[in-house]
Parts: sequence; C-alpha cells; structure tokens
Amino acid sequence: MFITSAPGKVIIFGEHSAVYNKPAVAAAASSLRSYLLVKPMESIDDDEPVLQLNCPNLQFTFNWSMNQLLSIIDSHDLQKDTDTVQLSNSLLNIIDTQLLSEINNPLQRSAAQCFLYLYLSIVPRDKRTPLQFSLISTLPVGAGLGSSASISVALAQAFLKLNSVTLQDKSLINQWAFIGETCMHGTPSGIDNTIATFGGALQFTKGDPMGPKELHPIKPIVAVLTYTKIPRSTKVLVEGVRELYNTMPTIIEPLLDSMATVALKGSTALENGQLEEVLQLVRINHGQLVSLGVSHPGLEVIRNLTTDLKIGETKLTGAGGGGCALTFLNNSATTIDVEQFRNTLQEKFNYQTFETALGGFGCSLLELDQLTPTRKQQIIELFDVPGPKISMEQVDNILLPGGPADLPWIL
Ligand SMILES: Nc1ncnc2c1ncn2[C@@H]1O[C@H](COP(=O)(O)OP(=O)(O)OP(=O)(O)O)[C@@H](O)[C@H]1O
Ligand SMILES: C[C@@](O)(CCO)CC(=O)[O-]
Ligand SMILES: [Mg+2]
Repeated sequence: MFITSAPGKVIIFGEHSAVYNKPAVAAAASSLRSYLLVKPMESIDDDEPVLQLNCPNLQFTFNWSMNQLLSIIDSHDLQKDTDTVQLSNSLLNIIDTQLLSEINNPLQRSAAQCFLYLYLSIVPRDKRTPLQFSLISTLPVGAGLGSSASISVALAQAFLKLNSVTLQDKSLINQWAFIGETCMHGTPSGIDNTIATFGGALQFTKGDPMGPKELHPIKPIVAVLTYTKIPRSTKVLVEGVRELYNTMPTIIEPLLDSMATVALKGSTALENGQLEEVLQLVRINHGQLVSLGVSHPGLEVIRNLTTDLKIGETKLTGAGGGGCALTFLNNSATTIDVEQFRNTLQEKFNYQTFETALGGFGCSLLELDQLTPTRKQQIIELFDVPGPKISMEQVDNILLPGGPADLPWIL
C-alpha cells in the first residue's frame, strides 16, 4: 500500500507560446498537490475481480473488469518495454471504444482515459492484481494550476512502482506523465508535467535537447493567486490558439517570438530579483495572452483591481479562459492594500485567493506499511470522504510533504 503525490504549478511567463517550442518559465505550487492512494481492492464479487478508479474531487468511481483488461493486453501485445515511451493511437482508440463507453462527462472521461492508458502501457500482465486507486487533489481541478499534469505524474509514478522499475532519476516518470498529458490535452508542451515531476522553478523549452534549466531566484518568488472558479478546458483553449495561428500565421508567429523574449528576460529578472522588470514583463505577457484570445472578463476584473489599487501587476496563468490569475506585488503594496484586494475579490466576486511562495518539492512517494497502524488508518480514511466534504486543510495537516505530520516521504 502506498501513496504517490505531485504538485500543481504556476506558469509565470510563456503559457501557450510554450506549445510552439518557445521558452517559458514555471514554478511548482508545492503545497497544492494531487495524492494517489494505491491499495488492494476489496472484493465486490469473487467471480469478477476489478480495477477501481475513485476520484472524490469529480465525484466518480469506476470499475473495470480485470478479465477484460487482460484480454485487451493479450490481443494487442502491449507494453513490452516501459523504456520506450510513445503514444499509441491504436491503444487510445481501444480505450475510447471498449472501456469508456459508459462515461459521458468529459472531465471524468479524460481522467479515466489517462488512467487506463498509463495503466495498460506500464503495468505488466503478471503484476495485474485487483487494485483500488483513489485520487484526491488539494489544487483546484481545471483551473490553470496544472491539475491534469499532477495526476499524470502521480499515476505514472505509481504504475512504474507497480512494475518494479528501478528509477535512476525521475525522467521516466516525466516521460510517461507527458504521454498522460497528451491523452488529456492533445498537444501539451510538457512544461506542466516537468514541473510536477521535478518541482522547483524552471525555464523550459519544448524539444530542447539540453532539457529544462533550473532557476535559482535570489529572493523567494511570492505572489497572490486568484481562482475565479470560472470553468474552462485547456484542450479547447490550446485548440483555439492553434486555429488563430493557422488563420493568421504572419501575425501570430512574431507575437509568439515576442512572448519568447519576454520569457527569457523574465527568467533572468526573476533569478536576479529585479522586481520592476518582472512587473513590466508580467503586464506585457498578459497583454500578449489577451491578443491570443485566452483571457476572460472574469480575469480582467482581477487585473483591473490590481491597477486601481496600484499594488502590482496581474496576468492569467495556465491556459486562461477563466481559471486562475497571478499577481506580483510591487514594493509599495501595503498589507492593508493586499487585504483589500483579496477581500474584494472574495466577497464581491466569490473568488478564492491564496498568497503563496512558489517552488518546492516535485513528485514523491510514501510507503504506508512503514507507518503506525493508527496513522495508516487515518490516511486511508482521508481518501474515503465523499467529494465536497474533503477538507483541504485536513489533507495538508496529515499528508503534505514537509508538512506538520512530517511523514517519511521519499522525494
Ligand atoms: N483530482 C482529480 N481527479 C480526477 N481528475 C482530475 C483531477 N485533477 C485533474 N483531473 C483531470 O484533469 C482535467 C483538468 O485538466 P486541464 O488541463 O483542463 O486543467 P488544469 O490542468 O487544471 O489547468 P492547466 O492545464 O491550464 O494548468 C480534469 O478535467 C480531469 O480530467
Ligand atoms: C496553455 C499551456 O501552455 C499551459 C497549460 O498549463 C499548454 C501547454 O504548455 O501544454
Ligand atoms: Mg492541464
């Protein structure tokens, strides 16, 4: 019995342009995480062993017959080699047509698709026992903070562990998590899963053979995150930008190049603690994202309030279209100003705000058998609570790596 966990992320510069191989900058939001509990499945019916996915945040539980899953493997000669990480359209098609036909809700469907794809690709036939996978997130789902990547990473890490793969480092987890993201998004850049795997702060360019560059800011990066609660889908927003790019390539390509320059300058300014420059680049990057059509009136409310109160600069973060905004405070912003900002957003607009330090732990593993029986039971019960009743604070108090309970997470 074990738990894997991976953080959400904040893109500081370069969302969307990242998809076009332009550099982008992101950091882990390491206290906002997904947790995946893997435990033996208590038998529902002795004749029909099942694999269960339980997602309290999205209020769904699905069972798949182990026999059906085994026959799919046998007929399609899957996962000979977990080191060869590729997306198979034929496997995606089998999952879609044979295993997801009862799931109509698109949010549930994409989570189940990612789960099944990674399970069938990574866990070998002889290690397929009836198991229950329970997934909870303390980060808002579908809000621009990389929830899809955090579940992909937690799933990839768990399946590689079930396959007893000895990991030299976390690269293989990251590669499989990218495939999981691809199942959900279509064409991800890979920045979200890279941050969810490795944590910290990174400058990332899709396809760069040198890999991501770790950033070491001289001052901690602190920002206010605001969640508008306006639902959106990363896949749909990324497709919208692609359509714009295809219609007006001569306008959009130079815009993406300019976004790349912003990200590179922003990366240096963050490392050197040049706040004035960071603030200007945040404003410019948001304007660029508005031009790409991925803002939303609900996000502009946050930006306008930041400008009215003269407390700093705000940009959307993640795919936009709702979801979250990121506000960097200037040196003259007082505690009272920030309180007024947060209270207005919370009370007048019913938004949720968090003041958060960025960076910190990437994916992690906790072996439950090392804990006392009481602690183990307490943790298992956390995952049994029905969706709306999950207390994020309780999850943090008990599970957060480096948090109050000080559990022996392997980082
Ligand atoms: N705790 C969870 N339980 C089940 N599914 C989840 C969970 N967290 C994320 N997901 C899956 O991820 C999808 C959200 O992914 P999406 O990429 O649209 O948003 P995001 O990753 O939160 O934001 P962004 O990609 O802009 O950073 C959900 O629809 C669901 O399928
Ligand atoms: C919008 C996007 O740039 C970030 C989503 O968090 C998509 C991606 O990079 O895959
Ligand atoms: Mg996502």
